[in-house]
Amino acid sequence: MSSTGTRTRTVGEHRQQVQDLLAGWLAEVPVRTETLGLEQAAGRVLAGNVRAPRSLPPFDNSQMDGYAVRASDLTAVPSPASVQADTVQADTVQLLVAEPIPAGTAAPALAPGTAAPIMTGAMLPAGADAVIPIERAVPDSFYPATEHSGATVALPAGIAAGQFVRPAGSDIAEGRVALAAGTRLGAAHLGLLAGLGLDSVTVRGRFRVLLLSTGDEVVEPGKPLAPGQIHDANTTLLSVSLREAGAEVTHSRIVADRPGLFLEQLRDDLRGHPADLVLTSGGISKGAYEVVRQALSAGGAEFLSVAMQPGGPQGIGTVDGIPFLGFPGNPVSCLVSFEMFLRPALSALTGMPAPRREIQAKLADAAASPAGKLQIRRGRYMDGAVELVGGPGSHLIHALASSNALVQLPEDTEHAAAGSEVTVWLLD
Ligand SMILES: Nc1nc2c(c(=O)[nH]1)N[C@H]1C(S)=C(S)[C@@H](COP(=O)(O)OP(=O)(O)OC[C@H]3O[C@@H](n4cnc5c(N)ncnc54)[C@H](O)[C@@H]3O)O[C@H]1N2
Ligand code: MOO
Repeated sequence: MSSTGTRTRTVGEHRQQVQDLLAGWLAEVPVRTETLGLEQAAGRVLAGNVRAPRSLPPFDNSQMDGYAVRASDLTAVPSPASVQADTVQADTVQLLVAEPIPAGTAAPALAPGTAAPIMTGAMLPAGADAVIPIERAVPDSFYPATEHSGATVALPAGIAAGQFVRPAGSDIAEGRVALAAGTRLGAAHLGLLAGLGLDSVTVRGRFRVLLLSTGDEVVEPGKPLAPGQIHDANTTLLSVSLREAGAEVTHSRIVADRPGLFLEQLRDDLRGHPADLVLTSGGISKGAYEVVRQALSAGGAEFLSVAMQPGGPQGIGTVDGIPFLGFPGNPVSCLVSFEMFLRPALSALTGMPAPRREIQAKLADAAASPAGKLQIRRGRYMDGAVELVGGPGSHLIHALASSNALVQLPEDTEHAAAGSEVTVWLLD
């Protein structure tokens, strides 16, 4: 690639180019995986299929507190004396009460003509094939431990085999794929793995980013400012965005506006902190001291203009073969560039993060937008309507912090009327 400096691309074209750049890299480099404890794996992406090492449930068990029975014992003709006027099921059969079965024990086989008190989750005894909830028994509460001997219970006749039984393997059978490769692991997935008895899981390595903020005026937060200097917002803004998107920031720092030194330090950083992407902020537009542009134009990077505001100036390509993206220095431009280009590519290629939710909303107030550019405004979305926060300026980081949505005013829109429908990406 060469530096043209004049090309203008659509947002869609640039998004595709970012995705192609990263896809090409990921197809070349060996797949990295790591094995983590379940809780550490939250939000990560499963490296391979996980098969169930055992069935769930592992054994036939009761869905109710009640009596485990043989359904065939309850087909007998009921005695008129056992009929209860106030029960829904009038026909009953009298069975001998067997030893109770608490959860967590293996009960002996159920003798014909008996009913064993069984608790929810307890293993069904051999021979039993149905459970009758305690509410449907007479008496409708369990006998105290001392009173089992010789006790009987009246149970409804004509019940179906299998009733209130949770059969072994009815959730998942041993050997079946429990979770497919590429699954982003949330609470339910990890709970399933725990339920299957697994205490660790192998996930894909995170996408690694070397993050460099440029500018002689840019100073680390917490340090004093000389006249003309500002604190570095972008390192924090992009680091957190990347981490929230499931990527790993291998190293970050501020680099000075000296192209020779920039390249030297960048190579040093890459040796110490291998990365899948070099991401810079600032130093790419038309100024006299555009460090990133000057340092990387002669190599594999291109600097161009995307028909978007903010975030128009963009750099893309490679540095010593490693993917490179150069975002503009204004903090809002950085965030919008991340959301419009890098985050969607990470979603598509690494399985993390989930794409932003896109909805249509009614614009609360009229807005102007530059012709031929997709304008991304910051807004507050609530109940189907979105109100713009702050102006279009890309330095308005306080307004950005007060918003929860990116509002898109398309290339062909110069005036959006109040009440018109706009596309909104929800940020939270
Ligand atoms: N003659 C032109 N000037 C500019 C153009 C243009 O087309 N022609 N484009 C403007 C647009 S749009 C943008 S966006 C910026 C992009 O410039 P750079 O990427 O070269 O960024 P810088 O000039 O280094 O910085 C821009 C702005 O952002 C502040 N900044 C930089 N880094 C940080 C940081 N880490 N934390 C907080 N703020 C930062 C910097 O001080 C500048 O105010 O160019 C326009 N100019
Ligand atoms: O594109 Mo710049 O990001 O408008 O401010």
